Amino acid sequence: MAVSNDLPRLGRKLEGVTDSAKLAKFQEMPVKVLQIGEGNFLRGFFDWMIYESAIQGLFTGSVAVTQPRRSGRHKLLNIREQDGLYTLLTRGIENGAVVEREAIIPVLSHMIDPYEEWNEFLAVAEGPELDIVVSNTTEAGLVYEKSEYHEGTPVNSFPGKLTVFLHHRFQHFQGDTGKGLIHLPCELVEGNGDLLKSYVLMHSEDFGYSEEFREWVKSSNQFLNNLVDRIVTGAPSKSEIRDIEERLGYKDSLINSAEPYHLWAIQGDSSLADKLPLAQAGLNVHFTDDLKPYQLRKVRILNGAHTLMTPLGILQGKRFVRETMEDSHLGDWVRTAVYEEVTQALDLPQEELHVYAGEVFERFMNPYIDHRLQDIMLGSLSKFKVRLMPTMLDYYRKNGELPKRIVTGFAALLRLYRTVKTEEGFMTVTYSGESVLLKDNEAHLERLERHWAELGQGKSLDRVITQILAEETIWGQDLSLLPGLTETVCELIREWEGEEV
Ligand SMILES: NC(=O)c1ccc[n+]([C@@H]2O[C@H](COP(=O)([O-])OP(=O)(O)OC[C@H]3O[C@@H](n4cnc5c(N)ncnc54)[C@H](O)[C@@H]3O)[C@@H](O)[C@H]2O)c1
Ligand SMILES: O=P(O)(O)OC[C@@H](O)[C@@H](O)[C@H](O)[C@H](O)CO
Repeated sequence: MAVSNDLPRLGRKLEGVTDSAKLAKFQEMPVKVLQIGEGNFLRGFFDWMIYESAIQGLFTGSVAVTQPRRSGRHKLLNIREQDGLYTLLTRGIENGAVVEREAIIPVLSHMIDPYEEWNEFLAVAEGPELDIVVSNTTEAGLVYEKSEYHEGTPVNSFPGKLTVFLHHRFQHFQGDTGKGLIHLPCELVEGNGDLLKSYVLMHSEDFGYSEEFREWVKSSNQFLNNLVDRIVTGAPSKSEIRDIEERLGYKDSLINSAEPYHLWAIQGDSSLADKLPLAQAGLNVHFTDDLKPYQLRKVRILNGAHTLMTPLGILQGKRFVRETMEDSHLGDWVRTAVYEEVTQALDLPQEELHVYAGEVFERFMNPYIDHRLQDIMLGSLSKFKVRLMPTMLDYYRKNGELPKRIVTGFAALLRLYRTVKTEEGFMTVTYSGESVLLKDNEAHLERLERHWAELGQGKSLDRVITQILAEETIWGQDLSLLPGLTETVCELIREWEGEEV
């Protein structure tokens, strides 16, 4: 039997595998989308949606993809080497039935590295058929960094790059009001569209652009708040990939995995569907004037449960979401936390929330998706702040007591972040003795390291935890003022660590 290493790499002219003429049909369509982000999520969500509507003849455009950071170059090169093609495995349970689909997604037609090909990047703005800008640069990318623009030199931040891009389009089409774009920033941040618009306007001041340009940005462009939901986990595990590649008959360094479930809620009216005919293609895409319920439900329940299970799971040596949910103790603990604490803290119809939570737990048990806790752990401090802390505070306000399980998850997070700085970065040690690298805001990690170090220098655990909870730069407020929180966190940590702390 041939081994994977002997297999050819996916590309447009892979005989017996790809139908080059058929794929070319998609890639030769005019560029209608600028995609800022080469990561797994957009390729497993947005590009797949574009493909689904393109094969039905509803969408007649292709996508120019560009990476938001210098470090994304490697993946962009891979995309280029594979002629823009990659395989998407969609696997899971849908309406009670097992779904296992695979497709080569052929919608990426131009791959542009803005750091090396700044002029090519700006040239996309001249496209008469360009309609849409989609992005996913994580929460860390949707930020305003005051900067200058020097003609010909790429701006570092994603909103900064977009501002120059829009200005180029504005100039090229001489302010034509019909040439504005629809912006869909998919970063999981509330008010993502509004934020992006405000950052573009701020950069336009930084770069000395005219008032006329700002007016065009405001009145001819649409920046749409939106919420995405689909679990996309990248390449399957190493143990699985060899068999998959044997079956496919090629190697694919961009292979991606997604669950069947998908939801895109977009704040805007359905007239946008002409430019983005996704719902017409049978996709679960909704235009709504109120995103709030979608947002709250998803971020607090789905992302909240992920963020809750991760520190305890990792401390106890678990690796994946499903494995954690299958653990009789941890799994029940997560479910009860959601049913009795997370939903309870929300002022939304409880029955609907419980139905949604049930669906989420089913998705977590997807036998085909290995969702790594260490991936979810990335940036846990800000995730706790956005995804779980509001539950803790709302529950306290409503009930006059702390939600036991959320607080336990928080105590586990603080214990997991008992870190020491090494040459490799900020490390922690789990209860199963494993050393784990913490990937988070450096300044926050420095502060936590300083506080935890004081425990060995004679400070009591209560004092250390009080100081950590009082870190307003991390939590946005002084959590040590929340009655009972310090005591409960300390009790839990003592229970886990023994009385020596
Ligand atoms: N993977 C999922 O299941 C899923 C589902 C919904 C939402 N999301 C959102 O997608 C993001 C993760 O994306 P992914 O799963 O594609 O991961 P990924 O690592 O494959 O891609 C992350 C992308 O963000 C860019 N990026 C990272 N840090 C950045 C920074 N500081 N500035 C600019 N760009 C930056 C990377 O270059 C890359 O393009 C998360 O923020 C998450 O909220 C993911
Ligand atoms: O992607 P992150 O790192 O922001 O969060 C981890 C998961 O909670 C997230 O990816 C969910 O799986 C996703 O939001 C589902 O739509």
